[in-house]
Amino acid sequence: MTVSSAPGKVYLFGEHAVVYGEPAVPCAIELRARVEVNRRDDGKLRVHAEDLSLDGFTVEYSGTTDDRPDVNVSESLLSAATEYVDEAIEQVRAVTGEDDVGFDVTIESDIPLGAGLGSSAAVVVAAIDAATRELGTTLEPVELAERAYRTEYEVQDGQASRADTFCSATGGAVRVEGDDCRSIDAPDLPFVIGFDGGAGDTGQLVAGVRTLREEYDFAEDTVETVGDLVRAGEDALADGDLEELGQLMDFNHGLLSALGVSSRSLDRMVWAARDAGALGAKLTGAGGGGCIVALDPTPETETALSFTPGCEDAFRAELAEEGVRQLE
Ligand SMILES: Nc1ncnc2c1ncn2[C@@H]1O[C@H](COP(=O)(O)OP(=O)(O)O)[C@@H](O)[C@H]1O
Ligand SMILES: C[C@@](O)(CCOP(=O)(O)O)CC(=O)O
Ligand SMILES: [Mg+2]
Repeated sequence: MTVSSAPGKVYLFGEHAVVYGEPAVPCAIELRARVEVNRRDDGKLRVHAEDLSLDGFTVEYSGTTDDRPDVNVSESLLSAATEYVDEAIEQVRAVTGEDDVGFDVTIESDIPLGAGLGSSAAVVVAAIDAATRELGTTLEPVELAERAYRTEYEVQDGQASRADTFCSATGGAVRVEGDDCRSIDAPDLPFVIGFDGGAGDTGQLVAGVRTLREEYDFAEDTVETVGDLVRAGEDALADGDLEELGQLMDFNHGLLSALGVSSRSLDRMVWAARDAGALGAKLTGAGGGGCIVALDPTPETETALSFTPGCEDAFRAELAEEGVRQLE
């Protein structure tokens, strides 16, 4: 048995634009996914995932379409639920050369699914780390992050950045621009998260921005403007200027809205945070529904969000200094 955990993340700035080569700054947070794997010699993959919105289920299959598990949910829901883990195991087979190996995989996660806190990256990073170690191979963090990126790239139909997976693998605050991924210093960032209880489909939302960008120059310009904003944000980060960081988060949310990835409940939470005196607030991750992140050193934003209609959960998130963690 081998067990690893990896953290989720919030985007201080730069989601979506990072897919087109602009810089982004995600920060790992202390919400983790824990993945346990045991090798199987029959080549099958058995996934036990208690936190999936399918109400928790166990499936057993070999990964071919004619051997899908017998559970009473639609094929599309099932594939959305299982494809990140399936592809992570494909990456493990490729990197170890053990093409026919199977696994029992058990996933437990604190990270809400599809809500912009990087649950997919955390599950994929922890799964690849645990499964490779189970086979006697230890990947360096950079190679682990690369394999996890390839997993997201495949599942999201060739539209993914290295940001979530690198951040989850290494922890801390990171800066990602294309294939240049590095850890950066960050001041103490008082993150408050609001969660509307919903989810967005990352692949679809990324595809929507791509289409908009192909159709309208303004959308291409907006993506570039996000890049300019991130560069300004790096200076504010280096100076520890929380007020400017907050203001830039507000701008970033406006630009994401222009790209069509916000939602009524995300906007409502963003405004509730601003009205409560947050230094800034924006959606985090792919959008469509899910989470916002605000900066507020006082308790006001968390309290205001907890009384905001449509906000299901409000909580503070600490920066996770440690990325992937080997538990057993
Ligand atoms: N606890 C979990 N158990 C199994 N699969 C998970 C879990 N958390 C996330 N996943 C996988 O990640 C997908 C959600 O990823 P995504 O849409 O990128 O949202 P996000 O990364 O913002 O949470 C789920 O549909 C599922 O495939
Ligand atoms: C929209 C995007 O920039 C971030 C997606 O984050 P999440 O999966 O919603 O946590 C996509 C990507 O970088 O691969
Ligand atoms: Mg994701």
